[in-house]
Amino acid sequence: MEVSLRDVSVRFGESLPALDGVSLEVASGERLAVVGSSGAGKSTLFRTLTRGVPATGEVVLGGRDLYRLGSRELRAVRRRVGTVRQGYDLVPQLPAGMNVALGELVGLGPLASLAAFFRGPGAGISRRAAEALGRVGMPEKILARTGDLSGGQQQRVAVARLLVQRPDLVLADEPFSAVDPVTSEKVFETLLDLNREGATLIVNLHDVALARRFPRLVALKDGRVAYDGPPQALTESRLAGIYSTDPARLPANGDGKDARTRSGTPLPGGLDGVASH
Ligand SMILES: Nc1ncnc2c1ncn2[C@@H]1O[C@H](COP(=O)(O)OP(=O)(O)OP(=O)(O)O)[C@@H](O)[C@H]1O
Repeated sequence: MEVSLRDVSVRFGESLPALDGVSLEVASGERLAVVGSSGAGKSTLFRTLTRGVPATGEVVLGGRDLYRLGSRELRAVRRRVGTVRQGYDLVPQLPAGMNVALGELVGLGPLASLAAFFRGPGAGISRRAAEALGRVGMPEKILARTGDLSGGQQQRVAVARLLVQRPDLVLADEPFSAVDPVTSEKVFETLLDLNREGATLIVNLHDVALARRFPRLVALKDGRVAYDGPPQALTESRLAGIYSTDPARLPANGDGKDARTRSGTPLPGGLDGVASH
């Protein structure tokens, strides 16, 4: 699914804009990493891609302008978008396998969901859900209550759900932040598989070394696109400029560290040898 942002701005109250005239063209099947210091606007950018936050400008997914769609059309587009965000999107009370099975229902309205749930995954934890959990390395957790799983395990449940949902656009916000190196490789391979099968993949990363393994890097600084291109052309001095953010913009709940001082998950081996688009 192609993604096109045209002059997109987001402002929370009277503060400086979280996004300030962002324009971006992403081809169908492309994969890219978004980097930038804390408060640069990465999560806000992701939220515009599901219309999760009020914005001005145009956010066009698969030819549809998200912010001008009625609720039914919006749901249809959202069904084609899969997200991995820590602490969001999963129902903690349900068994992990059921959350994965619910991937088939993403974006359906409440009544359609209910009907489909009893026709499909609700009749039992589907075989596809079991397979998907196997692929992310936790088949034994199928009946575990999702809320009792660790943060990293929940991220893997969200990734397994993508395998069932088969979205055309995958938005992964820090998908490796809470997983060990071996798991991180599995998660990464799974995201790459979805990309190889045709899904556009946009990953938000604090780990610049990992982001450099993507064929395209987009760096945000103070809500604007400060770099958009191949990793080779992003020199250390440009990178240093990108990470020198005005402290006034740091999120109130942020830890004040920039990406270079965070301890990132070691690089999964999965990216090596993957051909660029
Ligand atoms: N719901 C909100 N209400 C008010 N301000 C917000 C809200 N969400 C984000 N912001 C502000 O918008 C700016 C961009 O935040 P955003 O979360 O997009 O940054 P980020 O690059 O994802 O940061 P991090 O890497 O720390 O997650 C920050 O100044 C932040 O404080």
